[in-house]
Amino acid sequence: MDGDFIVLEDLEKVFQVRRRTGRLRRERQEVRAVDGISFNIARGEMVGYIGPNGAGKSTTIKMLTGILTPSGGRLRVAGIDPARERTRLARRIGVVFGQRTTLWWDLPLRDSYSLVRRMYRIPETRYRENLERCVELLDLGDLLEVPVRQLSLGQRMRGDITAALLHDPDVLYLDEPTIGLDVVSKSTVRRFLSDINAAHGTTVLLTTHDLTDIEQLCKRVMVIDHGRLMYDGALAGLHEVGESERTLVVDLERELPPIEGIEGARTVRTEGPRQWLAFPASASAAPIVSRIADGYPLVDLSVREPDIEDVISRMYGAS
Ligand SMILES: Nc1ncnc2c1ncn2[C@@H]1O[C@H](COP(=O)(O)OP(=O)(O)OP(=O)(O)O)[C@@H](O)[C@H]1O
Repeated sequence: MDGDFIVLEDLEKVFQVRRRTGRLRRERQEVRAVDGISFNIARGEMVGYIGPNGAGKSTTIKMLTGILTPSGGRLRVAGIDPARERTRLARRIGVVFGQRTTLWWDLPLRDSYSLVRRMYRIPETRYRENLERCVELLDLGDLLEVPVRQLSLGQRMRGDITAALLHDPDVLYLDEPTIGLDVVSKSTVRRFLSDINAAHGTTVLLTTHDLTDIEQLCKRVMVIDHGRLMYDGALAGLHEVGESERTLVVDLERELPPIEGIEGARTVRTEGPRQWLAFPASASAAPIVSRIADGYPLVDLSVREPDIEDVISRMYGAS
């Protein structure tokens, strides 16, 4: 049963919209936001759910939480039909939307959490333990008395993640949890999520535009576009399908002609002493770096990951 913790069979969501087709004319149209998606997620898995804007990711998550009722197909989360038993499901799931907060804007974080405790009827000891753990791991100690409206985006996100976990959910849905965060907050959030997943076996489904989230957190990634599942497997496999590339940014001691003759990499841009070399995302950067270091006066370097849109568009190009 554990392999079937979340089950989607031919899931559909169709919206009826009225579109303006002339100055006074409006026509009814169907938007197939989710167009027959099937997958299973095992208990304890951490899965990335990615796709371009408008692909149907949020609509899927809204059906998984019971906010939206499917137009067709079958859906079960922990054996529960989300739309029919939304309240029962709420005890089993936690939801974090990166773009908006579920906290009370004018209340200090601590008061928001007390309200969550009452809403979910969380026993006092469990509440205290969970809050302490989140406060420590997410570094919220100094922020508990601060009203949510005064928090930075990164602080608010850490506050939201805590609120979603106080009732010990088995499943956590995260919609763009690192969007707009600085590098330090991003890495705190990522470390925390992987700790929670390892320590409690929390099943995590995560949508993101940041491939590093997927790389660091998810063994499995699903790509959707136009409401359909286009890929389901390892991130490395996605890079292979899409033949996507990473970029090595090298700073040399001085301006030089484009670097040549490095096997497996090609120079795609130069600007003063800085040069950019593209190489296959599935390859290791190490041999390329050592060849450059052997032949050129290297001062500094960094590796840039391809972005999700780039990987996906290459994937379509390859299919
Ligand atoms: N309530 C609604 N009424 C009508 N159309 C909708 C509604 N919600 C979503 N859609 C449409 O369904 C499609 C999928 O939207 P959805 O928000 O699920 O995409 P997404 O993958 O989450 O995109 P993004 O990354 O931009 O959030 C889009 O064409 C969108 O315009």
